[in-house]
Amino acid sequence: MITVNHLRKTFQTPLVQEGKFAGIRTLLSRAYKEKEAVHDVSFTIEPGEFVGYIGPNGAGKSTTIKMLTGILHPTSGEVLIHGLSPQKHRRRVVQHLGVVFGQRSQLWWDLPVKDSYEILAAMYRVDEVSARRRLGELTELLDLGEFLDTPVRKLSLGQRMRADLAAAMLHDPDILFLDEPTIGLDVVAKRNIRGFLKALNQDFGKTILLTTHDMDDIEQLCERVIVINHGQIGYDGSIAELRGKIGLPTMMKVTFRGPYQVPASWDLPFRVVEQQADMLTLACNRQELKAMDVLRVVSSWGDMDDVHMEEPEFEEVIHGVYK
Ligand SMILES: Nc1ncnc2c1ncn2[C@@H]1O[C@H](COP(=O)(O)OP(=O)(O)OP(=O)(O)O)[C@@H](O)[C@H]1O
Repeated sequence: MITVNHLRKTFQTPLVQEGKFAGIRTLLSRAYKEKEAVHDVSFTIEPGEFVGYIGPNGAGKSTTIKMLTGILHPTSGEVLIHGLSPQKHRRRVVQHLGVVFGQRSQLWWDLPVKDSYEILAAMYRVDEVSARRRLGELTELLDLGEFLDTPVRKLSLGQRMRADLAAAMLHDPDILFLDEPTIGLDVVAKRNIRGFLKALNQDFGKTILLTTHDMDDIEQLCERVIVINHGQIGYDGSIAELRGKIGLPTMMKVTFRGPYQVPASWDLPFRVVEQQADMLTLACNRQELKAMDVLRVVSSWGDMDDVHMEEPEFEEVIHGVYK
């Protein structure tokens, strides 16, 4: 279980001096300005959950993940991974954690991929037999076979990301923190990575916290999403609820077999957006109203032929929270 209690992180950066010799005076000056990157963040993640941690640029996502993994120390508040602080019990906690920073590889650039795995296995104290078995499984799952002997710097981005995921899983952690694991990948590579992550969560019960700007990643993989903005949590709950909360309407396009008549008023809270010869476009909030109830009303306006529903794009929903 992951518990985050009133977590804060404030960075101090030197105040940039202006005028003559500004660079040197900035270096010598003791004036600092503070930036509160994470401001009172709390949440709990249960074993086996797949949670999206999203927010606009500079929201505080990476800073949170760095505190979750023990790389950064919180200014105040605490993180507990299975009841242990990653800062105080780093050695024990890292055995539970697999971490991927999509922008930066944890593999050794000039070494063949499999040499990096040997080093990592030793660092995590995975015995030789388990490491070999594990690498065999991961090679199959992530299709690593063709580039195990290739130096990391020669891998394509898609191969590098697969290699990094395998590196994070080598010691068989039960929790994965993924920061932009699909960044820059093409459609096929993204699909492969998503498939792998889904399997890790559903078949192997791994707990996953995923940070990404790709809303398709979130929609396809996560049940729950935590939205952070300006260092504070703006939403924590299911994607379905989020759609309802933001109140973006579902559009319903109803086609009629012949002429139809829209009355001056009706009892339910839905709107007529557009009227065409044989088609009517309606907008309703599905949290408030069932489609069946809307259609029951509309069926008295003419002879209905077909109905087409368009849910609001998840991207639009998220922009509603970022605002
Ligand atoms: N080491 C640092 N020193 C000073 N400020 C920092 C440091 N690291 C992050 N920040 C600032 O803290 C804020 C949050 O940064 P963070 O990297 O956590 O955002 P993010 O949500 O991961 O953004 P992105 O989506 O762009 O990666 C930003 O304003 C950033 O400039």
